[in-house]
Amino acid sequence: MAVSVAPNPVTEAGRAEAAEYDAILLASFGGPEGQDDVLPFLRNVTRGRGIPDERLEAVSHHYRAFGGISPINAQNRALKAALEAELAAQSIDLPVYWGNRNWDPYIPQTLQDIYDAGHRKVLMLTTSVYSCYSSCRQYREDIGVALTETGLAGRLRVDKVRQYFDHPGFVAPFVEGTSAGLKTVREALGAADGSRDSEIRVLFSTHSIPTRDAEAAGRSEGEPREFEGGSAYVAQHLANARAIMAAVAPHVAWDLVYQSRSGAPHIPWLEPDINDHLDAIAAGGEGRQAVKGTVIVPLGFVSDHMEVVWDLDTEALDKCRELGIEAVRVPTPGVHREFVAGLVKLISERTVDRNLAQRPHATDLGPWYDVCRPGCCENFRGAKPVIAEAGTGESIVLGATHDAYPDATAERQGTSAPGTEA
Ligand SMILES: CC1=C(CCC(=O)O)c2cc3nc(cc4[nH]c(cc5[nH]c(cc1n2)c(C)c5CCC(=O)O)c(CCC(=O)O)c4C)C(CCC(=O)O)=C3C
Ligand SMILES: [Fe+2]
Repeated sequence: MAVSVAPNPVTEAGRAEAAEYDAILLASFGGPEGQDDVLPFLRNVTRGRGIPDERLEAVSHHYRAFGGISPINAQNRALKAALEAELAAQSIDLPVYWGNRNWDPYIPQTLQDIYDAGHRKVLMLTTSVYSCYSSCRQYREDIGVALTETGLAGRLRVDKVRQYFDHPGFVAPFVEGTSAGLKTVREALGAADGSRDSEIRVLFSTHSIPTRDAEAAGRSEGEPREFEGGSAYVAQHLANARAIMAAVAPHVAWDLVYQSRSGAPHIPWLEPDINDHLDAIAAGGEGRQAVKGTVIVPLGFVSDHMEVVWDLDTEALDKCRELGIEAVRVPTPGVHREFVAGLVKLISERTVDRNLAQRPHATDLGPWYDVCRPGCCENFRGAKPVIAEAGTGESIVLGATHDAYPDATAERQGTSAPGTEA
């Protein structure tokens, strides 16, 4: 593949010395584990977010069809175990705790458990990799609120691993899966030699979000940065898709599409929706051949949770069948060996090998920031305490001071030393 991983110069002695954090928090979305959990879970997710009842009703059916059980918690248990094994294999002595935003084990309880076990400095790793309110700031706020509500603010410090959309460990499994998926689709079209590639389209699918949230993603006061597609969220996906296609099949056409839209119909969300797009490409037009085969890449997600197994495997693949399109859905990173090893590298770049110049990144957009700039992924419903934000009174109150990051641009260029962040 086209992406490369920087060499790791760390010695065993260096590891022990540099360990500044004393626990890892694996933070995720959470999901229901039985029919009785479904509605309470959906109420947790949508609290104050104005999701129409019809949408909640529809989504509850997705969960009900799976016995009320989301696959996400089992996947996170497996990820936690894999992470522990890889940390041990690399002699990094940090316990891993797991906490969710929307279901048990809830983040506030996990923070309390971490504190009660005697830990004081936590590094959070989330199962969401791009920059937007839902996948970055909302996690930072949930920690801020939890620290406040548990009374742990100022006593327990929580920092956060950078958004890692273009870490080679996240990208590599998609390269592998897209390559395998393309082979399968070519064979299904009776053209293993690639002679019908002009009838194949690779669709990179991610979660739609409100356009307003997209535009606020990755922004900062004082650094108005222009992003391809109008936002960091879109630009990050485009950059990843391009890197994957460059490694797999540069001549095959591809598109970035969106799924799982919710919210009121009059509010603009990112488009096109994957199912609408399938209709359009099956019909051809605009000088393009009608599409007969597609490889669906769930680029926005780290595991095969409900948004993947329902919205893609059920709805989008049904749509392909209906349209006579040969289709394959590529696996998410899950517990892929390279993904897990990549997560440990993301931890070790904050603990034992803090060389900013060597941070791996598969696109020109990265490596992304450790600490968000003020105003990044603004919460339009009102300010909340946050962690991992440069220069906010709140983060200092919460024990996550970032004096070493007076401005994240300097940090990005390697002119301030993360080793001094405490
Ligand atoms: C960007 C993004 C990711 C990817 C990053 C990440 O992985 O975090 C993601 C992941 C997920 N979303 C999930 C589930 C849900 N998301 C919802 C609602 C929403 N998601 C949004 C965005 C995202 N969501 C948004 C802008 C809303 C609107 C309401 C709001 O602004 O909050 C709703 C409410 C009903 C509905 O609208 O569908 C549910 C049930 C699950 C769990 C799956 C399982 O159980 O296996 C996962 C991993
Ligand atoms: Fe979601």
